[in-house]
Amino acid sequence: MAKVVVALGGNALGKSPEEQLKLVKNTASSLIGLIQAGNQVVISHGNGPQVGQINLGMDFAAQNGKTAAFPFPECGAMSQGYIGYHLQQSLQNELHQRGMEKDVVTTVTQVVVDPGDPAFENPTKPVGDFYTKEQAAQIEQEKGYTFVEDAGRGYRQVVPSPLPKRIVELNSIETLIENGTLVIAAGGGGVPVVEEGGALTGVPAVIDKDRSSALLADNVDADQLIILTAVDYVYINYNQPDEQKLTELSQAQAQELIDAGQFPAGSMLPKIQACLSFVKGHPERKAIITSLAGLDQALEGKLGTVIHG
Ligand SMILES: Nc1ncnc2c1ncn2[C@@H]1O[C@H](COP(=O)(O)OP(=O)(O)O)[C@@H](O)[C@H]1O
Ligand SMILES: NC(=O)OP(=O)(O)O
Repeated sequence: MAKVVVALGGNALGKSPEEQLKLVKNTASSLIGLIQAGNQVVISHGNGPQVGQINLGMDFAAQNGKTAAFPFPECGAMSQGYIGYHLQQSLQNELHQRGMEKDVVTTVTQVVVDPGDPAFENPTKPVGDFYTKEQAAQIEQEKGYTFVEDAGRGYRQVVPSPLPKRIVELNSIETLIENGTLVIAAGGGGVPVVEEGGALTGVPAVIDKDRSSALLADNVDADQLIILTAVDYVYINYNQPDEQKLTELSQAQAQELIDAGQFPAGSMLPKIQACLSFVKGHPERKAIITSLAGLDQALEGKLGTVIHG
C-alpha cells in the first residue's frame, strides 16, 4: 500500500462553483479508485482564483457598507471551507456509489510562516481572475492591488507568498489518516499565520499549495506526491511552437531547467521545486505532475511528468 498526497491546483478547478463542482466530481472518481486499489490518500488543494474572488466580493460588499471588512486570512479560511465542501461531498457521493465506507473530512489548516520572510516585501502569488492589461490598471488604481502578467494567460493580482514552516494541525491530520479517514488538509497552502510567544495570528498572504503539499507529504512520510493542474505534462519551451513534453525529469535536469528560466515563478516553478524538495534524498519517493483529468492515466504510467527520488 502506498501513501499518496494528491494536490489539486486552484486554477484547474474552474472559474465558478458550478465549474468547480463538475471538475471535482470527475477527479473524485479517480481519487476513490486510487483508494479502492489499496492506497492511502491525503488530499490538498490550491485556492488562488477562489481566495481572490472571495476577497474581491467581500471588499466590494464592505466598501458599499453591506458587511464588515473581512481580512485576507479570513478569506483564505473561507476558501478552504468552500473547496473542501465540494471535495468532501463529491468524495462521499463517489464512496456511496461504490458501496464503500469511509469518513471524509476537511481540516481547516493553519501553516506557520516567518514574519521576516522577504516574500512580504515582494508579492508574487497570483490570485483571483484574469484581466486584460487595461482592466488590471484600472483595478490597481481603484484598490491599490498589484497586478502581473501570469504565464501568458492575462493579468492577475499578486499577493505575498511566504514559505511554509510548520503545519499547525499536523498531529490531528496524522491521527485522522491513521484512523482511515480520507483527509483534505492544507487547502490553499494553509491559512498563513505567524507565531509569537506561542500565539498564532493570521497574516495577509497566500502560501503556495505546492510547497505546503510537499511539506505535508514529507511530514506524513508519503511515498508519492501527485500535483494535479491544468496541463498533462511539464514542457520545455511551454506554449511555444517548439514546446517539448517531459515524461521523466531527473533532479539534475529539473535544476538545469529552473536555472534556464523555463518555469515561471507564479505557476510551474513552485511545482517543480516542491517535487524536488519532496524526493531529494529519498530514492523510494516519486512525484508526478499532470492534469486533473489525466490522473487515471498517470497512475498507469501513461501520462504526466515523473520526478524520481
Ligand atoms: N513549462 C511549463 N510546462 C507546463 N505548464 C506551464 C509551464 N510554464 C507555465 N505553465 C503554466 O503553469 C500552469 C500551472 O500553474 P498554475 O495555474 O499556477 O497551477 P494550479 O493548477 O496549481 O493553480 C499550467 O496550466 C500552464 O499554464
Ligand atoms: N494557494 C495556491 O497555491 O493556490 P493555486 O494552486 O490556485 O495557485
